[in-house]
Amino acid sequence: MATAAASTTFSLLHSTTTSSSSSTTSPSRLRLTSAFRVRPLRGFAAADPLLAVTVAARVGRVRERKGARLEVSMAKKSVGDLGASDLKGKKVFVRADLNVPLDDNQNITDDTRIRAAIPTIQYLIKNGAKVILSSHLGRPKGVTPKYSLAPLVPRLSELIGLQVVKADDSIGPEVEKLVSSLPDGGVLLLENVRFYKEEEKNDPEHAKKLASLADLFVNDAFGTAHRAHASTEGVTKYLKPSVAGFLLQKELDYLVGAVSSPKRPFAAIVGGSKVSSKIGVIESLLEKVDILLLGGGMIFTFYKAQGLSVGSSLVEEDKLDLATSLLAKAKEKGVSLLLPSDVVIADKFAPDANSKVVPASAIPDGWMGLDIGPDSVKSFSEALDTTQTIIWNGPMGVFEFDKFAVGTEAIAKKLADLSGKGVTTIIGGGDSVAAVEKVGVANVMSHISTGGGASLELLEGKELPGVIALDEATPVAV
Ligand SMILES: Nc1ncnc2c1ncn2[C@@H]1O[C@H](COP(=O)(O)OP(=O)(O)O)[C@@H](O)[C@H]1O
Ligand SMILES: O=C(OP(=O)(O)O)[C@H](O)COP(=O)(O)O
Repeated sequence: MATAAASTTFSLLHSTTTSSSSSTTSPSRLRLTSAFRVRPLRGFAAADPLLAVTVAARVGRVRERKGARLEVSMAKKSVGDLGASDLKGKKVFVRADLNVPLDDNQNITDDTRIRAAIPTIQYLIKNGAKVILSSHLGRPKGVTPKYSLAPLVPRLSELIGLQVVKADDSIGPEVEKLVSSLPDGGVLLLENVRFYKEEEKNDPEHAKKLASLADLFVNDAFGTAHRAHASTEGVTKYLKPSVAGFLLQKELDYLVGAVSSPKRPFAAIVGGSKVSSKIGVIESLLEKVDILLLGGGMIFTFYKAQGLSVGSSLVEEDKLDLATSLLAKAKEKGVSLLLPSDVVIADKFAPDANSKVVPASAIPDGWMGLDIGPDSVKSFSEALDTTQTIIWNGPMGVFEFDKFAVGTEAIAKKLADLSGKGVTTIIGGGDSVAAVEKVGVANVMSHISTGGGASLELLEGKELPGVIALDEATPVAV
């Protein structure tokens, strides 16, 4: 039943002979020299072997083999490795990332993440499994009705092609009752797993309760793979097998390949509002990219660090020193780091706010920056014209308000245009993807990733706990 081709594997050939037979080597002990060549097994270009190895070694294991061959493997068992004999009648706990944007009336404004979860769910249904589907939505503190998964049920049912049953909780007797009445091929959607604080704490007792609902685990939540939470990492300790879903696999296949061997010049565009989690990523990005463009809520911390006044814009006060050192590091590394030269400011955070364009150095008190200005769009576009690979995470402004969507839309159109000219364009993150969908150019991008933070962490070469915890695939012969 096992299909080795479903796994993501790098093969390394060493120029000198190694003696041992099939012993496992710690990634940190692997000596990387120019003598290594990376032979990609599954369509990976490998112009940057060192990075390819670093990424692979951090995600998986390194095996030393007889005959001068080293295999670096991030091969995880896949749901495609399981067939009807493994799945029929089995209760399968599926963690997806259904964290979709909702408007004030609880309408889904972009269903990309739901659509992306469907292939795994349908595969399980087809093979007679009972699907127990779980996800988070937003960042609730305790039970918060506006973060219920209930608004997702109609679209989910429509896309799957059968009526999804919704539980009001993610654990407990009521949920157990619903699980026991679930037919083979049925789907039960649990309530937002983050209604329990134990979820994000990765509390083992809580993970055990979630796991007790099922026989095996499929993680398809790429967007949350960088979080070690009870429903992503904790449950793997109690459910065997724990395998990767098709989306998780597809994302890793594409992103590891793209970031290990980017066609250069390589640019990253980072924006959005999750400043504290993304500003740290910039340090590692400076090691990898040739050009770094910053937009969104991120920029005001940099302006303030340079002594500019930022009015009431979003600022992370405790990251000012970091911003200063990042600017210095960019210079030292020869990375072209561009901050917007002008911004669109608003007198309140609302769609009907008064707005004007000002130079970045002239934000008055009481006003806040909610988009990048036209000069910035021009200079960003010129910089992007020189590139061959672009990864974009985080909108340039508050694109949900039409008045402040211009910068984001212009960058989305620019990337679409460059994509048509052969530039590799990778868009990551729930809101960034929603912005690209809104402009109607998602289908021309090289890759739409369902994970913003997750794709950036992968690019950094960090371990993704939700991936690491999954079962290893049967090693592939090299
Ligand atoms: N200047 C800004 N001030 C406040 N919020 C902003 C600003 N620019 C962008 N945002 C907000 O950032 C959010 C997306 O951020 P984030 O979650 O980091 O992106 P993604 O989901 O693509 O990873 C959007 O809701 C957008 O309104
Ligand atoms: O939207 C998400 O991440 P992203 O905004 O980095 O793409 C994921 O659902 C993870 O959410 P989290 O950052 O609240 O853990």
